[in-house]
Amino acid sequence: MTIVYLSFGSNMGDRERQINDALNLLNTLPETKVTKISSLYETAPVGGVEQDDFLNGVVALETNLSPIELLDGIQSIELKLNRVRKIHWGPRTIDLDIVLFGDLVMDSERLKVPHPFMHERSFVLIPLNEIAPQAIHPVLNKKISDIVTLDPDVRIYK
Ligand SMILES: Nc1ncnc2c1ncn2[C@@H]1O[C@H](COP(=O)(O)OP(=O)(O)OP(=O)(O)O)[C@@H](O)[C@H]1O
Ligand SMILES: Nc1nc2c(c(=O)[nH]1)N=C(CO)CN2
Repeated sequence: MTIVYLSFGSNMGDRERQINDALNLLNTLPETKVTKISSLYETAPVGGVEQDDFLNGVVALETNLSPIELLDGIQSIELKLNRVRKIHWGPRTIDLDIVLFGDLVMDSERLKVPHPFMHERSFVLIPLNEIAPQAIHPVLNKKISDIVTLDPDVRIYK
């Protein structure tokens, strides 16, 4: 059983409903259960594309799936929810990313873990710190609580 943290985000359509649907579908993946869910945060878009604000958050899972099986699972959920994403780093109905997979470090074409930008994205670090301040970033070898910084662009929504 591995403890995994996933980040989720939405900035198109009914953001809350799409996030709820995605979280419910995570519990239907084989040998996987959601154990913690952060608050929802409203966040200003990062990355230069002009677009609406996101709702972001992080969930903890316990799973017996392999990293690639879990990636297949989250991509099937994105497809099931008719994920729409027109441009790279642009607006999307739902986005699920694997942030940490136990203490695994992996860098393949399809899957990079820890997520390569997580340590510089406060829309990931702030919700992750809410549910798992003690989790370790296995490349930086630092606790999340020692990496996270305040960011006025990441505000509790619900
Ligand atoms: N840790 C990871 N979690 C999810 N997808 C990943 C990960 N590492 C690599 N990928 C790959 O990234 C590809 C593109 O994913 P996606 O469309 O969600 O990117 P993005 O959300 O636009 O950008 P970003 O990865 O910076 O959040 C996926 O098809 C997947 O194979
Ligand atoms: N605030 C915020 N900005 C983003 C996000 C996101 O989820 N939240 N996702 C991106 C591409 O993955 C690009 N920019």
